[in-house]
Amino acid sequence: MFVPCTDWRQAVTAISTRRVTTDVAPVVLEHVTKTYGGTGSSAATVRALDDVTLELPEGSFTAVMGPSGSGKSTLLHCAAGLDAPTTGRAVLAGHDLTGMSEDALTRLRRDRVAFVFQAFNLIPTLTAAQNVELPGLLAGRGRDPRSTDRALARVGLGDRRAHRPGELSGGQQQRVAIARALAVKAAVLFADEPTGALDTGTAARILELLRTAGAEDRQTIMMTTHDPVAAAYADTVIFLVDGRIVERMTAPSAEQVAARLSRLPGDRGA
Ligand SMILES: Nc1ncnc2c1ncn2[C@@H]1O[C@H](COP(=O)(O)OP(=O)(O)OP(=O)(O)O)[C@@H](O)[C@H]1O
Repeated sequence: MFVPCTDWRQAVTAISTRRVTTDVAPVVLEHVTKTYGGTGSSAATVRALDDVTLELPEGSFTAVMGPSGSGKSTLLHCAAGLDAPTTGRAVLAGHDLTGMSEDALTRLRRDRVAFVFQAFNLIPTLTAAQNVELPGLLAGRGRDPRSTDRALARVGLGDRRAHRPGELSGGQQQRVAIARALAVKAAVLFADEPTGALDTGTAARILELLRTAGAEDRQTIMMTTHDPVAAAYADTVIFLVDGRIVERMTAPSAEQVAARLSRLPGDRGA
């Protein structure tokens, strides 16, 4: 691809971030395989992902389900550039991740991607507002108090901006993490078991916020979960078995998801 550049820094950035095109889906995996181990003579190889191809359109909300060890987290990590496929290709927010330098990957994740994890991942010494502002500061965009306030208000924590994570409940901490994702205006939001540590009512509120981020902010959401009720908030559910996509369901109910899950090989009803 020819990229016209005015100086070498721009040229290096353009090449190292490998922008594919603006009209590809925000998350693309093509024939992705991920294996672990197997280097020594007796070491067993684990095939965590086996020829996975998928494309998540802008503004879509996709849940990834499957038995324990089926490859859900590995799939999310490969799509998010936290882990590199052994073979195949991952494209994130229009950027081909293949062979991308660690620096370029860090910039891409910082600028275009947000993460919501089961363990919240907030900085304990910073207030809720400072946690929300942090990605913008790290990206050199400076402080944007209005956007921070708006994001905290959207998750119902406008009156908790000065509280530190230790002074907030688990559900409130997860809402701060979502406010941070909203403030970043990320193209893609990756959520790894975001409601795993929350009670049912709090989980419902978090899932509703995620759904709104997809529908109103056009954020593309990829979420792993073990919970059929959580998966039913998504517009598509992908089922993995032994690292392979075995089924996709569109707009399923929690009952349909649970029924399908119980018929998957290797499912222990978890
Ligand atoms: N760093 C690693 N080194 C070796 N094997 C790994 C590593 N990470 C994952 N695996 C293996 O890859 C497979 C898929 O793991 P993964 O964590 O993606 O599954 P999962 O579906 O998210 O599981 P769970 O629901 O239990 O969290 C498993 O067999 C796991 O043991």
